[in-house]
Amino acid sequence: MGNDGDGDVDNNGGVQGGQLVTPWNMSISSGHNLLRDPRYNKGLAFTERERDAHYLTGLLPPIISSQELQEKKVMHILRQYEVPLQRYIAMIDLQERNERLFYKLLIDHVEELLPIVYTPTVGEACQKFGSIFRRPQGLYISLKDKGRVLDVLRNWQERNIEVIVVTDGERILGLGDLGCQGMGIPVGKLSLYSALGGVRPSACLPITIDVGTNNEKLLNDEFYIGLKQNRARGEEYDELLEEFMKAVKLNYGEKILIQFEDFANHNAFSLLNRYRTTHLVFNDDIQGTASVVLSGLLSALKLLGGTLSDHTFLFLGAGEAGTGIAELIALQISKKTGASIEDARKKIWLVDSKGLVVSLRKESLQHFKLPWAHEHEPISNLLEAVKEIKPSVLIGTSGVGKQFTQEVIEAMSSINEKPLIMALSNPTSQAECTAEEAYTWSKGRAIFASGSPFDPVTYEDKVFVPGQANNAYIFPGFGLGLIMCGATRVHDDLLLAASEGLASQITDEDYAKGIIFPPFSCIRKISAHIAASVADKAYELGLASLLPRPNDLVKFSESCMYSPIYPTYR
Ligand SMILES: NC(=O)C1=CN([C@@H]2O[C@H](COP(=O)(O)OP(=O)(O)OC[C@H]3O[C@@H](n4cnc5c(N)ncnc54)[C@H](OP(=O)(O)O)[C@@H]3O)[C@@H](O)[C@H]2O)C=CC1
Ligand SMILES: CC(=O)C(=O)O
Ligand SMILES: [Mg+2]
Repeated sequence: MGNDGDGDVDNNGGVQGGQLVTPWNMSISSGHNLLRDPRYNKGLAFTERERDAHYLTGLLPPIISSQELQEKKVMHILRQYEVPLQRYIAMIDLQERNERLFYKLLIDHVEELLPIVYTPTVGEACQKFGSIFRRPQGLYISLKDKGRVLDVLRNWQERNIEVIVVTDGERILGLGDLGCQGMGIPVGKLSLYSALGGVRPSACLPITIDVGTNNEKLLNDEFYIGLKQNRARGEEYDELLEEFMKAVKLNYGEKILIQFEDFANHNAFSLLNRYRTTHLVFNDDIQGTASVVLSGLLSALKLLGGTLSDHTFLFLGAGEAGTGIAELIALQISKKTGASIEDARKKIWLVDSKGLVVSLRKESLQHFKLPWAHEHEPISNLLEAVKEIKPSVLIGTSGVGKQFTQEVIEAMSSINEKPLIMALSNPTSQAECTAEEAYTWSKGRAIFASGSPFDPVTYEDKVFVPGQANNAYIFPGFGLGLIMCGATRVHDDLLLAASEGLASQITDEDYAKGIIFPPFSCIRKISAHIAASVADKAYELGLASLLPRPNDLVKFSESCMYSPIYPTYR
């Protein structure tokens, strides 16, 4: 068999002729086991001395390769695959074979490889996760584990976990309910924690909570890897999540960071509200996204002029991302101008699937939309809303592609000299418009950013470089900041600090190119600054437990970062 994940019979047949077999292994990594251990394996880079000392002689061909040469070779192979999913599979294989080489590659080629291990390709990987499943890369906790979640956590091979990314798979990017196959998201996010934020890979734990799926296609897919039942709701769901949250704290202590990811909004807001005062938790879709978008807006002000409170914001999509961003903008306006949060919210409008969120709809609105239900006549579509509200900033968080039509972008351009357009929905297929559409329809006047990456666009001989407004800029540095100062709780001011930390990393050269997010190629430096900014605020608020406070927090954050350079073995 080609891998360990393709059946429930092991390579030796598991039960051989009715005889029970004990799986056993050696505990010290040397020889064949060392080559099979992704954390310690260096492949052809083991030196003569290491080969002698660790019983590797003869197990490898005679050549000794540097890590740089290995990197060059893997990039050469990856670039030969034309299909992005093949590259994704090759990267996962590398991660499982040689972890340090995987991270070295990801760090050194971040702009090329991010679209493979993250959005958009990770979306396709989740859709096909059952078929491409090779080895488990995270922990699966299902309804069947109710009553023994702590035991399941204890099955994980690592003890010193610092960060968990957990999903229940119900809102995977803009692709909807992918059930247990959503595991690709925590795995991808945690790869970025290590590559972009420098958190040790062994301190990262991806978890998927499987409460079933309502995705009929998956339920009828013979290769689906999750529970084949409809989603548990209400008490049954809440009890499993409660047991999980308690077990995590029992097993890993008070300061374990839990990042909620890609839950549907009917659970996301309530989970965050329930656990924000008892655990170190944050919801990346609500809070991480808000922080990255606020940072982009602060940077855009340098190009647009004025202050945040001079602008009018219109969102397409009033869910986790939309209301999360809206609330952080209002908070920042309120802090900077001294206006009440209610007044600050008045410059922000949201459209959902039923039209503009207005007070006449109050009776039927979900609780997280209520603060945005301003006095206004109902408006049923986006184009009318743009014409009526006259926003200077248009932000797409609907999860539905192609909603920023030519008419919408033209309307934005007739109202604004430089319309700011953010098409945040992922993956690329769900983007509200493409970079090319934004620049062409605005006749080269839009400032544009999107959730998934787009290539630069040439319009009338000028090259436009779109920004990537993705929470990947924030959560790795944000998490590092929390971990390195021993933060006990997440406070909204820490999100504001992260926004400012990110905005501070844009250079005049970037602004000259119209860029509102710094290049991902500098992300380790950016993350160190975000981490320092977050930790600084945590110390100020009395939320940091690592004492005394390091003097130079940027240097301290850099010193905490994992390096993928091969160590020398004794
Ligand atoms: N760039 C980034 O970093 C991030 C991007 N995202 C992306 O944002 C998207 C939304 O995520 P999230 O907010 O969590 O999802 P939610 O499900 O919480 O919210 C989606 C919102 O969009 C509205 N909507 C759906 N269809 C339409 C439509 N045709 N017209 C107008 N509104 C519509 C929904 O309306 P209703 O309430 O009426 O159902 C809802 O308010 C996803 O694609 C996700 O990938 C999310 C987080 C980070
Ligand atoms: C980026 C992200 O978190 C999302 O699209 O859900
Ligand atoms: Mg997400």
